[in-house]
Amino acid sequence: MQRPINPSLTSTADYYVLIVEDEFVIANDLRLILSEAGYSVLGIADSVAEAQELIEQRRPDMVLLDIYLKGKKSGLDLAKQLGDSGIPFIFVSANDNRSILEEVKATQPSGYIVKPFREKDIVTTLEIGRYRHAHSVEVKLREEKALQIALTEALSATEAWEQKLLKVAILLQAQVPFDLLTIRYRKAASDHTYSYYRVGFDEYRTINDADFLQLAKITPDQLVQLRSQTSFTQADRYNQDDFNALCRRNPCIQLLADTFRLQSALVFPLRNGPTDTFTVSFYSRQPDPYLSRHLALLERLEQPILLTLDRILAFEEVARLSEQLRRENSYLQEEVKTAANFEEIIGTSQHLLRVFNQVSQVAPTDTTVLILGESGTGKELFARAIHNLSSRRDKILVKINCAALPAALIESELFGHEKGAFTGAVDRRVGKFELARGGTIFLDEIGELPMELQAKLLRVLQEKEIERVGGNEAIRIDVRVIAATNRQLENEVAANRFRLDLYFRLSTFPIHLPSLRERQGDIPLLATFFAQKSARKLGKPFCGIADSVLNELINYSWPGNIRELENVIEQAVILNNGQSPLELGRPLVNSLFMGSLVPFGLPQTSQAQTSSPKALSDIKQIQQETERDYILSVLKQTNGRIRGSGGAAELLNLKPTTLEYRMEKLGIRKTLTVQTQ
Ligand SMILES: Nc1ncnc2c1ncn2[C@@H]1O[C@H](COP(=O)(O)OP(=O)(O)OP(=O)(O)O)[C@@H](O)[C@H]1O
Repeated sequence: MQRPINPSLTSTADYYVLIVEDEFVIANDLRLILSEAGYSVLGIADSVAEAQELIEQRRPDMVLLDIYLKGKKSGLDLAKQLGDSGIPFIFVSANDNRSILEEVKATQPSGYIVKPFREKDIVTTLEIGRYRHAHSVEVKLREEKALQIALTEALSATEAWEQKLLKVAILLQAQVPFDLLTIRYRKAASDHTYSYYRVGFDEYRTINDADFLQLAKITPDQLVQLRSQTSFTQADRYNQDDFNALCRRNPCIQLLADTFRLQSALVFPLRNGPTDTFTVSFYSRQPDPYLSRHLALLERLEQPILLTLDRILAFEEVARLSEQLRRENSYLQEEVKTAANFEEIIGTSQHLLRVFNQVSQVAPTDTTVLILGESGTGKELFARAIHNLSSRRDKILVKINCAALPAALIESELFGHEKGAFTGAVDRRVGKFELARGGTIFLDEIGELPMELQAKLLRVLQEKEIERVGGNEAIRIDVRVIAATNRQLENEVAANRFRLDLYFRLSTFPIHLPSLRERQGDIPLLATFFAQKSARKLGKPFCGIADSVLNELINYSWPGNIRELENVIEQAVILNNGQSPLELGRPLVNSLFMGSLVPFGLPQTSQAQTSSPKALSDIKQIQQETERDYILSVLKQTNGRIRGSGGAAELLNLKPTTLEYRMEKLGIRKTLTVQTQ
């Protein structure tokens, strides 16, 4: 069927009228009247079927229509079809039955002429009908133009893309009524559906996939499955019976119909390529609202709608990608902030030096490392040091804490998931293993990994391949694994909570970190380091640590190890007034630094756990050794240089003469290079 045109009011010869009348004499009269008035008569049909045939051949500009015709169908049936196609018509009938007249009114004719008629009645009614129709076409054209402009405006608005999309939906509502509008956008692997459900006169609710899963009570798998069976190749409308038949053929539409109590649809594919489809579908709770003029309108507006939606969804794509980028970026920034290397690992005890050796040996290789040690002993710090000393240092180190996530989420967190893999998996997501490609993954608290995931991790370590949750494709990955635990893994294996094969695989190179109790000599150094760090952070001057305090620190058992020490020191720095409390009045642990921290209490348990207190002379010795080691380590950094920019005195924030004095006291000879010490 051709599209409606705007009929000219200037020429009657170009105006084609179809006469649908089963009484030959009347039909002939009408033909003569029309011809005399200068109109072209398209033909005479005595039944609806014949009229339809003629309309197929040429679209009339007006139809003069009798109600009772030959055949089963009446003029009222044809009137519906004409209205639907936007063809104006005038009833010419002898019928004045009330109920028929009601039906006539519902078809919205351009006029009604009662038989017997006069020539004048026909010509005048036709003129008026013609004018009104031309005017209504004009109005529609203006509306369409306005819609086109509004679509463009929606595009250039500054709102978020979701708002723009909703705006388009509201604009379309004015032309094609709907209770639910869905916009499906499928490109390569991504398949998104945006839905707007009308809940009030001008009120809509956005239905996303998660909402729909909940409303329809189905699983993501089922949704993916249902959608894969739904694809429309051509525009069509489905009222009442057609809609019921569509639902029977298409379970996805049936589900929509059941969920939102829908009775009709108009489906309009805007683009329909093999890997790229774009469909707008209107659904209504009315049984019979969609007319062919709606389809015709959408056809006319296809380009502006396509352009607008395409652009809006391109914004969405950009927004989604930049969100992903933002997430990765913030992860990376977090990594940069927490980067660690040997310089930040404080301690000179024999135990720790042994660990440094091991780290230096293993770091440049790609060997899997298992770091063991009590909580707070620095496992993460050493994992970072291994990464930073390896050839992967320029790539990312990704950390995952196996104890911090619910078991159900760890798998997708580690290996990622495909869209629809489980409830809430509305998008494909890359897991930590993929994120760490070329770099290192640090699996903290590996002892907490659920059994079924242990098997999967073993496979990753052996095959160097991962599979996303809900996916069936193996993805090769090049990632170095460092795992850590504060559990005794042998005990876990014995209790059948940890797989023996995974244990062997992980413990190729175990590193045991000493507890703080085993490295008491490092306590003053660590305490000073943390106090300086906290003071810097809080913008307070650092005034050193009082002996009595150090004594307490050294004699405490530190069940929470270095983390606990760090916290205790930070608290003390917060409470400290930044001036040396005179009441201490004793030599400080590190007399290089003047002033003192206010004394502070250790947790109650500390006393109970404290081993026998050390004599003050022991403490003095420990302090001196620590101070000596510390100065030596700084001198090592500066290659023995004391003065000038970057020299040891500057690093220690001391006058060079003071440093030289301390060195002399501690037996560090100035002339000696650090290597010979
Ligand atoms: N030798 C060290 N020198 C300086 N800071 C350290 C040292 N060891 C640990 N720390 C600090 O102590 C805190 C705890 O360290 P980390 O988080 O690495 O311990 P962990 O063994 O991984 O703990 P958990 O088992 O509880 O996860 C961190 O702030 C870390 O920077």
